[in-house]
Amino acid sequence: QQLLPPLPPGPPTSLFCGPDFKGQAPWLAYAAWQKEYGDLVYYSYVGNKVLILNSYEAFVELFEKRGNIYSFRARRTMVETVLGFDFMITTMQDDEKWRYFSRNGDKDTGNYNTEQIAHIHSYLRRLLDKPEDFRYSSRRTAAGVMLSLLYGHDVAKEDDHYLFLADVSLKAVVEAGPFGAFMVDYLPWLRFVPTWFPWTAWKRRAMVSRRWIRQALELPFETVTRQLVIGNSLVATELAELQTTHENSRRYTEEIVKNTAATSFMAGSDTTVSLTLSFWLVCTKFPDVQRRAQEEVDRVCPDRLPQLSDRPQMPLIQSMIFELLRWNPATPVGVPHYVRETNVYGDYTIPAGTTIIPNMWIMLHDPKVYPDPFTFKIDRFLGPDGRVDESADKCINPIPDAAVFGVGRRRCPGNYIGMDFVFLMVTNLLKTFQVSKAFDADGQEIDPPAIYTPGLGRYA
Ligand code: HEM
Repeated sequence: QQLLPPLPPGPPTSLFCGPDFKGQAPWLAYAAWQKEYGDLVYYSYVGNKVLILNSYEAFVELFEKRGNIYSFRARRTMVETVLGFDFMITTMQDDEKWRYFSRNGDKDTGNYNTEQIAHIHSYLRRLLDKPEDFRYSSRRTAAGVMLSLLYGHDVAKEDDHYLFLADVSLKAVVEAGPFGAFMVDYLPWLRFVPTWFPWTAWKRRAMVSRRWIRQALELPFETVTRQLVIGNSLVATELAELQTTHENSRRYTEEIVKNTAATSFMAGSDTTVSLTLSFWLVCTKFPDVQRRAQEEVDRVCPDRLPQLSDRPQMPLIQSMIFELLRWNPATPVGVPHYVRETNVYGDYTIPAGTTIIPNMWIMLHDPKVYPDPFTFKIDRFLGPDGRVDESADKCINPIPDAAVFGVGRRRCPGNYIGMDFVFLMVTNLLKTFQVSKAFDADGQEIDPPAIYTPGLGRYA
């Protein structure tokens, strides 16, 4: 023990005071701490050990190469116990159950592009009728694809209950997502404080969300099991298939399908909405980016709407999508991991039981890797031959993949579905709409600021 190197440095904390974020979003506070303490920033607060990874090398080394001890999940009391998201694959430990779930969740989802295209086409029609509703329509489309793919549910034109459930659940998870957003993450016993107690508005609100979150898990699933028409939804097909392979454990198989579907729904809708809204912002702020992207789409699809098979002919669009992922990432901090064994990295000891938070934002804005990191460069990822340069050993402007979707065992299993959706969304929008700046009362163009909501999933 005595021979172990020291803990990494980090901001001071006391019994009554956690680390000082100075009112900033967590990823910006972590970036500021990097200047003061270095790539690995460690603090301990009321018995919780937390390590921030501000370096890509450390992130890959720990999450990928040492994945056997770093692929667990930190206990997040607010999200899991208070709000009741303990059914999500994202919150499971790296154990036999998780492996079973992720194996099934990672299956080929069949022809999901047909669903995506159908929903995107109705999105274009809705935009034509009500362009001012573009935010709501974007959310509706992303959630609608998942609802229809997973449960065979067609979203109603107005006031769809499932959509409402999705919205409430996602709002709750986004707000509570960053570790430590609520004090109960640090002091788990606070979850037992009764709701009549002073200063428990957070818990009263959480109890209301919890009821809706339960419904979001149960209701669409019950509807499918009642109707059970095989073939019209992934859930129905999976249930039928699993029942033949695991005849004796109906409850277990149902739980697997139900939880996998709800996780995919929640993890899959929000991230893609964030990227779609970033795209709207980019088109409005940078007309030249929109023009160049439109030129490519028009060249490949002069008289029809774009399809997925057009992707290889659209390198500039591919590069633009990578830049969207990098410029204002949907998940600026990753889902926290947890290390079960004490180990040494570089000059420091990382103790067992530490929650590890990767700061994806800083990895994607490192000026040594992405020169001029705050500028949106549509062709950042193109090589001299005009194609996307995907070489793995590229040091300048490498494809932002690991720092967006994660590495190792807990890497995002939905990245292909997500990337397909975003490609279809942006190319279809570029083909049919022209986004321009609004005018103020004096007839001057308004340049929209790049302001994003705080929280885990961010929106422009
Ligand atoms: C394109 C947008 C997306 C982004 C940027 C994104 C990003 C991420 C990130 C950063 C993680 C955490 C990785 C880690 O813990 O190391 C994750 C996990 C996950 N994502 Fe995604 N994701 C996206 C789309 C999707 C979609 C469309 C689905 C489902 C269809 C999905 C399902 C999941 C699941 C189930 C996990 C948890 C994996 C586990 O804990 O084992 N994601 N995602």
